[in-house]
Amino acid sequence: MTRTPVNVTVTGAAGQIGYALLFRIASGQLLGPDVPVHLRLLEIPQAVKAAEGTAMELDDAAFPLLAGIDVTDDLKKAFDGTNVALLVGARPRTKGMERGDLLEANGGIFKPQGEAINAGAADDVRVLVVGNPANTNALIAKSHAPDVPADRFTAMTRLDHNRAIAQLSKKVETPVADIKKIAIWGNHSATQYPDIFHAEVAGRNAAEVVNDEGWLRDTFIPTVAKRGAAIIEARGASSAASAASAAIDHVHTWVNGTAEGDWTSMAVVSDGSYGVPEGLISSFPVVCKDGKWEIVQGLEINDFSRERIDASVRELEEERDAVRNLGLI
Ligand SMILES: NC(=O)c1ccc[n+]([C@@H]2O[C@H](COP(=O)([O-])OP(=O)(O)OC[C@H]3O[C@@H](n4cnc5c(N)ncnc54)[C@H](O)[C@@H]3O)[C@@H](O)[C@H]2O)c1
Ligand SMILES: O=C(O)C[C@H](O)C(=O)O
Repeated sequence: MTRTPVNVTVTGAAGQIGYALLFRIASGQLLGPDVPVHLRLLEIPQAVKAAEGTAMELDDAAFPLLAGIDVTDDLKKAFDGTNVALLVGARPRTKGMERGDLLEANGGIFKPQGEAINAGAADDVRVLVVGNPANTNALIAKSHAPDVPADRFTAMTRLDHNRAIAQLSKKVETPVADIKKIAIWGNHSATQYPDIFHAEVAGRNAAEVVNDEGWLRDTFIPTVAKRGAAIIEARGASSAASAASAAIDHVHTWVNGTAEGDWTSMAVVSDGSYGVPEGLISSFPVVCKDGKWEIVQGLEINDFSRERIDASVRELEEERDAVRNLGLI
């Protein structure tokens, strides 16, 4: 191991996603097979012991790329010098909780984490917010990190992107590897818009191959957008291994680039592209190169897509206004 280890912070490390995620990071799947990692596991005090148990198991796996593990409930220790921050831990919605209560509770988590990243993270820090409501939590964290370039704060819609590929693959009976240029627009919520109008199935336009607007409207879009709820219904717990896998994909693609002739979906700070108000953290099709993302430009948006993108963006504006009214941004 010759390279300096990359510091990777994972919050909510004792949770379900954390358990699926940490072993894949330690095995080299996040950054690559030749990149050693030093893990920082952040938890709330009552879950530190459980995170220490996970750290013991990570030791026991004897991963050659794992250079060290710290377990802490201290934000400074978790984020000082961090290069990659995966913000997974969040306050889940519990019975009787309104959306505003959820936003406020999460503001209490993502504001101090944004401040700690601002104060101590490495200059090249990249942040992925997984904890829900992911887009708005990312907006809160970004708002409290004025010294970190805004393009370093992203939220996860890669799970939705992967779900859309899987559903389309089944419909057209074509392997997932032959499906390119799916796009997720808007919020990681039931209003998101999975778009196949620019997608390709083995080089052919996906919407033309499908040629079934009824399926698109009544099956594909709701299946992808409500998949999280369907998993909760079936498993009795929210998606964990698939979410961890998508988090690995998100950071790996960001750092190592999108494949030639393809793009991915990431929730990133809007520059006003496609009429999405500047500053919102909204999902777009992006290409990644040299460790940076760029929103794919020049796509023609038909009326069907426009209506759905606008609806999801409206929801993001409402969330932004709610956290603004709570003084969180
Ligand atoms: N963006 C996506 O695609 C996506 C997909 C699946 C799940 N999620 C979200 O990811 C989050 C985590 O899911 P999970 O299944 O791992 O939940 P979980 O409840 O199993 O684990 C969450 C962990 O976060 C910890 N935590 C809470 N507050 C914290 C804080 N301030 N600092 C550090 N840790 C803290 C908890 O102690 C817990 O161990 C949830 O918000 C879930 O809705 C997002
Ligand atoms: O939908 C949820 O609440 C969980 C998660 O965000 C998911 O998409 O699986």
